[in-house]
Amino acid sequence: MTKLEQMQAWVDTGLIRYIDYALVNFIREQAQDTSEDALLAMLLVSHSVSMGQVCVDLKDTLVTPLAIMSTDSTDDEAQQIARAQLQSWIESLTISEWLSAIEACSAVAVMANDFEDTNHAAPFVLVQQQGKALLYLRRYWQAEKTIVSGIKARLEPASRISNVDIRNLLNQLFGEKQHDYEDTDWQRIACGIAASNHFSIITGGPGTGKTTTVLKLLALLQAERLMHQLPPLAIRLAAPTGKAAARLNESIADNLARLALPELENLAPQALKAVIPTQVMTLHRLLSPKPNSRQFQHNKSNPLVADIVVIDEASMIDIEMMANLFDGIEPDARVILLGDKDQLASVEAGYVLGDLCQGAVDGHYTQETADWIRDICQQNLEERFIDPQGAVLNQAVCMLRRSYRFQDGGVIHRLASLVNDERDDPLNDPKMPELKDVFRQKEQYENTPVLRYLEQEQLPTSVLQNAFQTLLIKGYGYYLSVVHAMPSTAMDSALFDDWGKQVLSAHAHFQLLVALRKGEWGVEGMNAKIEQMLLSAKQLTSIDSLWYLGRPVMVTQNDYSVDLMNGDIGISLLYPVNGELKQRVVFSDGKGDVRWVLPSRLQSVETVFAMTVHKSQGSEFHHTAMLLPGQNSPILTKELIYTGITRSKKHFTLISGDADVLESAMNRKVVRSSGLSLSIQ
Ligand SMILES: Nc1ncnc2c1ncn2[C@@H]1O[C@H](COP(=O)(O)OP(=O)(O)OP(=O)(O)O)[C@@H](O)[C@H]1O
Repeated sequence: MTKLEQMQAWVDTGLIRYIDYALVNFIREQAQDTSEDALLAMLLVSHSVSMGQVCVDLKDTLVTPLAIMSTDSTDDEAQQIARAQLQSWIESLTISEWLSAIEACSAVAVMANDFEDTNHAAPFVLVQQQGKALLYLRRYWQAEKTIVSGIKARLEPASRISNVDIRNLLNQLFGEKQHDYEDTDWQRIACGIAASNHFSIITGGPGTGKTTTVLKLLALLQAERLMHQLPPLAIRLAAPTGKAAARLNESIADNLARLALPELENLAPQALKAVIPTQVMTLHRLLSPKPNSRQFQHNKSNPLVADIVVIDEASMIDIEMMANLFDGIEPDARVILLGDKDQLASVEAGYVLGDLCQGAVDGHYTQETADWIRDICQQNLEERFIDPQGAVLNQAVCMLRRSYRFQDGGVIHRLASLVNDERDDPLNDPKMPELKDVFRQKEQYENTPVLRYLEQEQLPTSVLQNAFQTLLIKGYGYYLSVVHAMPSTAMDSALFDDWGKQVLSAHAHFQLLVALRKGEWGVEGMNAKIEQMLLSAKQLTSIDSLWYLGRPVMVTQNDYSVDLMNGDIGISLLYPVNGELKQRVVFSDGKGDVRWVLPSRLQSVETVFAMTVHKSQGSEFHHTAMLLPGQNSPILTKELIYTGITRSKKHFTLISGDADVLESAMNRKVVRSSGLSLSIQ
């Protein structure tokens, strides 16, 4: 069997996708000089994109050959053999031989001298810098390059607000008090850093004040303009999904209304608030998609007119969308990214926020920045945040460290921090005992424990007998009781609108999150089980038709024709049309009202009794329950568990099939290769 035939056989075992093999085969036909070892590297690059990778780190691959092949583990014998074949092939290579084979191939552009592109037509790009050897599909390399140059250009000193103005305005916004080390006011530092840079990142966990800080920052920037008799800045706010945009819409309006702004430079607080926008749109909409294409109206030749672009939930943005953003705005538009760097990476390729925030925990501020922070932000930094070698990028990143959402941090916050914690020696310092300890805390909200931990070795059948089932029936029973309280008159659509609103609000009370898509522990298996269970418990009256009364659905792809975005949730109900009740799906219109959509117009939706943790990003629920499967999977990472926990507003329940699975998931980190942080030094 030739090596190429071997690759083809790997497709049949499910180890790689057909498209990975087809690409390699195509390259072999087009560039006949390509050696088998080079083809292997290309195969890995193509496959790794489906694993969310932007590129393959060739040296790392030689050390851990199967790390980028981490699909769901399988007992399938043929696939085990395929894995072993792949492993021994990679292990037979040395880095110098492999690089020579790749460099010799005309399908690869070898980047030298600061990214001088020597072979524009080549579909693959090899970058060697700082001891790394990274192989990319050109498309992702190009996207990374756009982001790097967009950020670098903004980090160069340009005409900015004067330090005197920043200091004065910070003093007015945050008070004159000089704080000591213990209560370093990171919000104030973040505001100062973002005011003085054209690119900045404010990262932090839930409730650490990202929105509050950015509002103060916008007030500062607008005050500076108005006090110099300049027109106010054009500010645009966006988030990656409809759901995240709707949530930010609410939180911005709410925070702005409550924000106690002082009189800045004799400008009345109301006058300042009037020039801070509250409308948040999706990033797609901001850049205006071209119909039936992946491209946008706003691009290099037609950039969006805005002085400041603020993007929330930036952890969800993949590498191509981030590149579209930098391509679609004016070169001198200020960019501010907000997000939680510890959340799961985007579903599509890339881990942009995580990459850019690699130094955030330890600060890595140079002495010059620390002096600036002391002088301008009136804050002293502890020694441990200072690094004489700190990269330029680090000087523009600020991490907020204290949660104001939960009182005294609260047990949900403590749990999330424990999961996030990185242990040097996880074997001798396991997290499980501490995790159980946090769950033993008796914190209550609304007379119910805030945290619950259920062990669930086997999944429930349709018999209602265990705590997990009781949890689901109670959780979903709440909104279903509202569904069953349908208005009795079919004439009054206003009554139905109210009903729809109540159903949607009750539905946001409880959500089950799962880690996997497939299998009985995944979305597909759980949705079917929960439907059956709710039917047996008489919470659902029927599940015979697709659009049964009360079916919760999630939109899985942006659909501009019905103005619904990926992640939007609707409930199948009835609505009066010409005096007759018709099947309709109710959605929030994002402005406090509801819209009723014909089921037949919904192209991409799925039942959402169970939702993947990935899809839950950007949403929050009063009570979030997270089910972890009974067997290990590389998909289970600490980022996934952290993201699940932090979706909870008031209550969190963890249902775990196996304590060992949970322990190993808490110690597994998402690893994605990229050259982003290497390139912005
Ligand atoms: N310095 C502060 N002092 C007191 N309360 C604060 C402070 N900063 C923020 N808060 C309050 O904490 C809550 C959370 O703040 P905010 O919404 O700004 O956080 P966030 O990081 O944007 O949250 P999310 O994770 O939801 O995006 C709000 O009620 C806000 O008013």
